[in-house]
Amino acid sequence: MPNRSLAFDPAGFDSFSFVNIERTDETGEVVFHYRLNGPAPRDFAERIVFALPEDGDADWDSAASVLPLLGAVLGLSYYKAAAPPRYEIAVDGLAEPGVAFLRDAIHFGLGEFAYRAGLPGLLDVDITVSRPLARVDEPKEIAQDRINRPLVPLGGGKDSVVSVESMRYVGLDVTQFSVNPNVVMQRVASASGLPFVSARRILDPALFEANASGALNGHVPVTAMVSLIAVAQAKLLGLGPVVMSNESSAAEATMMWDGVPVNHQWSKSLDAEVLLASAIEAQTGERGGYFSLLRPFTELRIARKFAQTAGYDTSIVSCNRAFRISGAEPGWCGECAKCQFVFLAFSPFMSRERLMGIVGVDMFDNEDLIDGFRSLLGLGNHKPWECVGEEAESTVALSHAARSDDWREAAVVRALVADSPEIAQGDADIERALFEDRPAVAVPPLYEEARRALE
Ligand SMILES: CC(=O)N[C@H]1[C@@H](OP(=O)(O)OP(=O)(O)OC[C@H]2O[C@@H](n3ccc(=O)[nH]c3=O)[C@H](O)[C@@H]2O)O[C@H](CO)[C@@H](O)[C@@H]1O[C@H](C)C(=O)N[C@@H](C)C(=O)N[C@@H](CCC(=O)O)C(=O)O
Ligand SMILES: Nc1ncnc2c1ncn2[C@@H]1O[C@H](COP(=O)(O)OP(=O)(O)OP(=O)(O)O)[C@@H](O)[C@H]1O
Repeated sequence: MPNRSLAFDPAGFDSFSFVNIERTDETGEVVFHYRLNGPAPRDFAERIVFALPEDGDADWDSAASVLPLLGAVLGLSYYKAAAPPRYEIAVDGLAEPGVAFLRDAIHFGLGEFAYRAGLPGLLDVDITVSRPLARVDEPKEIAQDRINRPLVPLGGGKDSVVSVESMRYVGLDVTQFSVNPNVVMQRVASASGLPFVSARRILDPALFEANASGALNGHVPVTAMVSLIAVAQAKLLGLGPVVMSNESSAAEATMMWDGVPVNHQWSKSLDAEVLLASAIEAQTGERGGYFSLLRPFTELRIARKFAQTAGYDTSIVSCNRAFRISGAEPGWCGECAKCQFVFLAFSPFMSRERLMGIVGVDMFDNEDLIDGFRSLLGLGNHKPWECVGEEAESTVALSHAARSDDWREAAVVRALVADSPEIAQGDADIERALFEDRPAVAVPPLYEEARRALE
């Protein structure tokens, strides 16, 4: 490996290739190979190890249909190291809607990366497909014996718990699923007592070496990656739809960049869901295999639903710092933007005692966090680069805190009300709108019933 220790010059590459897929059916391992092309090319490989069914009857034919799309999207972690102007697909079997999804995943899903890495604008990449595209036939409806057996990705936080409990309530046969589960995800999965399977994702260590020696780095549309791993996993196990817990609020841009929205959570947005569902449909030939149960809801409405659940308070962790690959301390840090937002979102629906029991510290009483809370309300430059709700939601939640005996004297609440006294009045119309249904993809009847649970 002579080139590994050399400095990494992003300008030294003119294109990126998704080269091939290697599968070992007996172990469930799939390896995706990539190359950054230039005078000194760099090779990368990412490994996914899927769970195999206990009866040994893995449906590789179905799962294999998703792998070209999965590999194309996983490739973005390596593509971004140099972000060259061309992305070549050199594997068989990607269908045109998958190419369309990839184009948007680069343009919008790498939007935060482009902005923060100092690139001149959102990426418009030339995607070339040097192998035959898959034919797209009229899709079939998902088979009746699988439709009520969803695979439900668990992120360890509140949202997927709401989905799991809503689906359990209407009698759906839920299997929980995590990619690289840490102790939090395992704890949440066992709190529900429902079956749980997991897949391992191993990024190429060469990427971390490249990062350390000059590669471009930044955020990737990770929910799309997790989603596609889940879809391949569901196929392998003969399960039904992959049901995500992505909320309506995820569509709000983090900031505008020269008039263009840049969204940290792009791959959780409705736009991404629609495009990805259509790409999955084209790959698998099956309709309805991927949707988000929580799409009609804002974060505040989901927080209110979570407050109706019992038995998860000491299991969930929504803080993203708990999910670093290096295995950071798996708890609530109690200071980042995500912790701040979830604290805010829970506060109208829980007693102070219950909220303190979940997060562990009183974030409203920490003066160091005043500016952070300001940004959530849209009173700073822009929302944080994090998975937080809409500015209107934060404002409504804070207006509740300003009127509550538990919180009105807390340092953060007092400071924000001093900045904007109207917050203390609240706004009934804005608040009502946050609890009305938002646009969502239609789902089968039992799932629609699940959407109505926990209210
Ligand atoms: C845990 C976390 O928030 N990580 C973000 C952080 O990465 P960091 O370097 O601090 O740690 P690692 O996550 O361990 O990553 C190490 C390096 O690995 C590369 N990498 C990692 C995952 C991947 O899929 N591709 C990769 O290339 C990368 O070079 C890392 O440096 O900062 C990064 C830069 O801003 C973020 O991209 C990391 O975010 C993770 C990909 C991640 O899993 N984040 C989720 C918690 C997250 O943000 N979820 C959003 C959904 C966003 C979406 O559109 O899908 C949400 O929950 O709303
Ligand atoms: N490692 C993972 N494995 C499987 N699914 C995941 C993983 N990380 C995130 N997800 C899923 O991706 C989607 C977005 O994640 P998100 O972090 O918003 O949800 P969450 O963890 O359920 O709730 P919270 O917003 O409280 O963190 C959810 O459907 C979540 O279950």
